[in-house]
Amino acid sequence: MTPPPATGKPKSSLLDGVSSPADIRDFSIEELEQLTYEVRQEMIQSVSFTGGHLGAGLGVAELTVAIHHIFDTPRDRLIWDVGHQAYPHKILTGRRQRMRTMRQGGGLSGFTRRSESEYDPFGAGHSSTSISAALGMAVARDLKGATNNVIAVIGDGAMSAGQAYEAMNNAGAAGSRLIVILNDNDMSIAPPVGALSAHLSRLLSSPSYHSLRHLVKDLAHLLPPPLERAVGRAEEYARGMVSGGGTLFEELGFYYVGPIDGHNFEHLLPVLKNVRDSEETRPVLLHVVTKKGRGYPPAEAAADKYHGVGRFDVLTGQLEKPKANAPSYTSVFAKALIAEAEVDDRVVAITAAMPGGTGLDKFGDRFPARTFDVGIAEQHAVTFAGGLATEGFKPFCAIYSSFLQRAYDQVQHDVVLQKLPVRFAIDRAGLVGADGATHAGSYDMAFLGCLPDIVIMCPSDEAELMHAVATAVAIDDRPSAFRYPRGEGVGVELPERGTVMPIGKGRVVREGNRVAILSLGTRLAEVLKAADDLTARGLAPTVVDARFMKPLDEELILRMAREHEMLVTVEEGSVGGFASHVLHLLASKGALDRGLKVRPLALPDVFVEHDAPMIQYEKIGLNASGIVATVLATLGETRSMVSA
Ligand SMILES: Cc1ncc(C[n+]2csc(CCOP(=O)(O)OP(=O)(O)O)c2C)c(N)n1
Ligand SMILES: CC(=O)[C@@H](O)[C@H](O)COP(=O)(O)O
Ligand SMILES: [Mg+2]
Repeated sequence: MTPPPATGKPKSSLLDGVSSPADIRDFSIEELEQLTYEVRQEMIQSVSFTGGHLGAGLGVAELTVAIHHIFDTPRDRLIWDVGHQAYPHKILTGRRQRMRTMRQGGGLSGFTRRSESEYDPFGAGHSSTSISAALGMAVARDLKGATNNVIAVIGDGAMSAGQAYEAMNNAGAAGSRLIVILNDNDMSIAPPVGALSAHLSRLLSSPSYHSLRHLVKDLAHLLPPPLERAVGRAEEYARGMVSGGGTLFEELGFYYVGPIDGHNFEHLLPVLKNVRDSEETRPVLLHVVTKKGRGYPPAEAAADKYHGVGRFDVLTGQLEKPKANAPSYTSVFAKALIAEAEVDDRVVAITAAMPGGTGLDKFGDRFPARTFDVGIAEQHAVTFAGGLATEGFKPFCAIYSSFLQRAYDQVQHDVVLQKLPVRFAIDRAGLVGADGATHAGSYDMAFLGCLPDIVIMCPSDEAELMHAVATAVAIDDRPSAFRYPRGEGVGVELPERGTVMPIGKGRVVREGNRVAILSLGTRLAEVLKAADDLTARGLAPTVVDARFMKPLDEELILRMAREHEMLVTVEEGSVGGFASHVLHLLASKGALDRGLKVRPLALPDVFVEHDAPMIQYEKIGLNASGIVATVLATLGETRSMVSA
């Protein structure tokens, strides 16, 4: 752990006196360094307790302190891209006391959030939105005749997404003054990919970066503290430190400054001050170099720099390993896809900067030439997969459900409309717990189910997931998708390889009467618990594992309608998904005309707040007790024994 700076002040004396950034505006460099040390310790301690995103915030501790020291936040708008690095920002902006509620029910969000603080002018969670939002605020400022600054802090990973270029392209010509700070730590979640990463590396090897570092170091030796004179010389240098053209950003109309050392206040302060006070009307891109995980050796040493962690021991950095009762759905997907790719060399896999999260890192270890990480670029990933499919390959595009939202037109226009056999492996489908509403995979069945010609599978356990993967490999005449949740399976036995399923066919897993529960996806385990409870009350329901959201098993559903007085649909998706399609079928076929009772159980039409998954399901009634209560209430039965 980096030793505290020698201020001679008690360790927690500065941060205790900071209730808002206004309190640090007159701090000296030594005090800013001391404060940064304390903020880092605070963050390490709180995340060791709550889990969450650690590495990114550690890397921007100095930058955060410097920005709040130099700029008049919240009047100056500060927007953090993704927002996962905003823990130091939250500590300094009045939320220090709530850090141990991070990502828990009723607690702080793991990302920036407008409703949480006036210091969070824009919500985030999905990447690469900050420059667009910042430009919007800058143009609004100009329309109002206001004079505040607008600062977007965006990482090198987030800078690989198309929206960042759309925004810079617009900003470069808009004529509204805007400050973009590129936080270049040469990391995404995994090491960065793409030509931009190489471009940034070239900039780091540029003479300006090294000479400013040496210049300030020399000045620090030559001139006695206070360092103002040194800072003055550095300022002078910084003012002149515009590279001689040729950076991508200057070509886009930005005034490029950098690269500078993002952990060194002697670099940061004069440059930020110059950027703040300059008369430059062009948007400014300040290129700051940082280290993800900085200041906490276990994070610095880790391959992922402790990007996202569970609870851990502060002294050793040892991560708590919660006991897993079954393999994760992600790992089963990877196992299944590897098994298929072993026997079919047309199977290829694409990820948008999430190799570890999607399990494609394992696929890539086995098939490096058939694995493509395109960076944070979901739109490109989908159409890139479409291109591969036109040439006879079997592309599996593995994207989290909520991140797939970003590529909807590419799914519809570039893939489904052309009936290209792209396979969408949709991970993190349904509620995701601590990441909350920005990351909940609530909508994929609704936004895919309305498209013609696509097969949508919703496996109910990890063995069924392997069957879905095998089936997707076999579907070579149109697009297909299969969705599965974050976390571990139910612990069923796994085959070596999946079995191809008959398209559009569900399966009756339990025969009963009066009530038929049509379950789609992994809520089946809860449905079966509910069925046991109902059976104990003398009401043994039929349970169907629908398996397919599209095409529906119309024959089976209509038979269930004919043979039961009540149908319940259960799905972990929003309104507009499975239930909507079932009801559309029943209504179209007149199956509702005889008084059939139907109760759809889905995600409620609200954004479900972050919390532990079990609590989320309890709150929305998408668990066994919710299902039982729905059936009993509908049939007019009490919760005691039902009438025969
Ligand atoms: C649209 C979208 N795709 C993927 C992600 C997942 N994700 C979160 S942070 C991250 C890496 C961001 O890298 P960078 O911007 O460099 O920030 P750093 O963590 O290095 O500070 C990714 C891929 C996301 N939040 N949003
Ligand atoms: C910040 C971000 O978007 C990712 O780190 C995301 O939180 C990962 O989610 P999982 O933890 O489900 O992989
Ligand atoms: Mg980065």
